[in-house]
Amino acid sequence: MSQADTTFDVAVIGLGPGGEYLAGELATRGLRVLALDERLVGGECPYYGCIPSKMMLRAADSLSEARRTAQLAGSVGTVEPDWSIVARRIRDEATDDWDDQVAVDRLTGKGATVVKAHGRIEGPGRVSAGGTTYDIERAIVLNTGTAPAVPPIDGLADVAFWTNRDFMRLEELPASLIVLGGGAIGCEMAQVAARFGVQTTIVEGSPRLSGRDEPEVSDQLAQVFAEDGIDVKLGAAVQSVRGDDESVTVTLDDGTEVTAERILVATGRSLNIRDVGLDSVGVTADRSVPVDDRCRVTDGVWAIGDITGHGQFTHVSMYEAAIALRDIAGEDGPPADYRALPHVTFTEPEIAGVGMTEADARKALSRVAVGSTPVPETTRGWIDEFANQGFIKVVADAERGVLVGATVMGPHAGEVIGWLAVAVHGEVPIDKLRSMIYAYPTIHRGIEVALAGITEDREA
Ligand SMILES: Cc1cc2nc3c(=O)[nH]c(=O)nc-3n(C[C@H](O)[C@H](O)[C@H](O)COP(=O)(O)OP(=O)(O)OC[C@H]3O[C@@H](n4cnc5c(N)ncnc54)[C@H](O)[C@@H]3O)c2cc1C
Ligand SMILES: NC(=O)c1ccc[n+]([C@@H]2O[C@H](COP(=O)([O-])OP(=O)(O)OC[C@H]3O[C@@H](n4cnc5c(N)ncnc54)[C@H](O)[C@@H]3O)[C@@H](O)[C@H]2O)c1
Repeated sequence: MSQADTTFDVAVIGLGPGGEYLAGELATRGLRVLALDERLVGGECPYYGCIPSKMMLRAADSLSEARRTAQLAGSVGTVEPDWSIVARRIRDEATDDWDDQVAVDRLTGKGATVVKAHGRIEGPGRVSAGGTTYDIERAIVLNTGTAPAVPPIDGLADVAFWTNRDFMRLEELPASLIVLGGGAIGCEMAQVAARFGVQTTIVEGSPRLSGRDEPEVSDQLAQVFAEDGIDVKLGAAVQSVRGDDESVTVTLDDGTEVTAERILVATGRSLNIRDVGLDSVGVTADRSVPVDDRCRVTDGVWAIGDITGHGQFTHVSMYEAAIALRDIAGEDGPPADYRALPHVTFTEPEIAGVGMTEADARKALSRVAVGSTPVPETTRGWIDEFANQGFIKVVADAERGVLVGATVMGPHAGEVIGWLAVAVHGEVPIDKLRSMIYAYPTIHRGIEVALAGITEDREA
């Protein structure tokens, strides 16, 4: 290989959604870009994350809606779930049978050099991959993402447990399933399984489902899950796991045993930062890779996506990619600002949040005001009658008279939250929000009610 073949302006190590975008954009601008991935170009989201899981949820929701038809419109006959339709859509339409050739060709077409190998920083301006060391003249960008974290539970490693990567490839569902972890993946996948007729148990170690959301979410979601037939065990400390080819048994601290055909481990993620050579550029990273508001780690090195610790979401990966892109390309633009970071969990009803929860705000601010209203009391929520559980909650900085956070649980919550994200991002005065016209009959009209009821005397 000549020196020209091993010299690049930019190396992107790990091509998650942000890295793929960044590599393509920099190549389009005429920079020599080395794009490295040891698995699939595009990362977790298109192959094992967002896209296939949302296809599953779309299918599960349609089963539920069909089951409600008898009470709303008449009979559609017996609803018979068929997982093979979902498996086919994921295999053929979403993941191309877990083949990333289209993504590789798209990047190559933009002028990047794609190498499928583990990348590692070997010191300032040097990267190794697949036995070759490259000179990188302008920027090294890390976008190495995460892998499923498997807790050190006695016996777990000895059973054939599933992670999200196995679940997205399922051609058939089991008759029964234990979902270990009631966070985003656990809640979404448990609802999918249950609606397809799998006898499902969630075993969650903390006292709440979806624990990073407002505490009100957990009780309401547990009620929805009970209607779905999901057995929810909260505050459940797992002591051990045992099993064979036929079944898995989880034993809890209080002696309770839960048995199912299979177990899905959804207990969080571990960051792919151990063997990427950060130490070779003098950086120590433990819980996340430290970055500044331009996503810079140190001279000549940037990091984006899940590893920066700003939220494990595709929209964070893409947002940070755009910031690093501007910085590397020498283009103007605002620094990173996470105050209006939104998230959506796509259960039915959806759970969406932006900015601070009430508890976050009470820790950070001297005067906090909160207002909330139940979604079934909005006219649209009442008309919907089913899958309308939830609430709209707004959290305000009472001193400045602006919203600093909000949560929406309910139908279309992932869309309604966009409205509130604008309010938090733009720091729109609450008086101005109160004087708007809210379309009737909508879920978002509940925001007007929540804003009207804002008071300072509520406790977290
Ligand atoms: C089941 C599930 C559902 C999800 N649903 C949503 C959702 O609805 N909405 C949402 O916003 N987010 C969702 N997420 C999160 C989302 O997938 C991630 O936040 C997103 O993929 C961004 O990750 P990333 O850019 O940090 O990198 P990743 O997507 O993790 O990709 C990292 C890439 O780096 C590669 N790599 C790692 N180390 C190296 C190395 N040393 N050398 C070369 N290559 C390397 C990997 O092979 C991988 O391709 C979901 C995640 C899961 C698991
Ligand atoms: N719709 C979305 O945006 C979406 C969907 C899925 C995943 N994601 C992203 O992927 C990340 C990973 O998802 P996740 O669900 O794996 O993680 P998570 O952090 O959201 O939830 C993990 C859950 O597992 C529990 N847990 C941990 N150890 C346990 C144990 N030993 N026994 C029982 N429970 C245990 C935790 O208390 C927590 O509730 C999320 O944080 C999110 O950022 C996003």
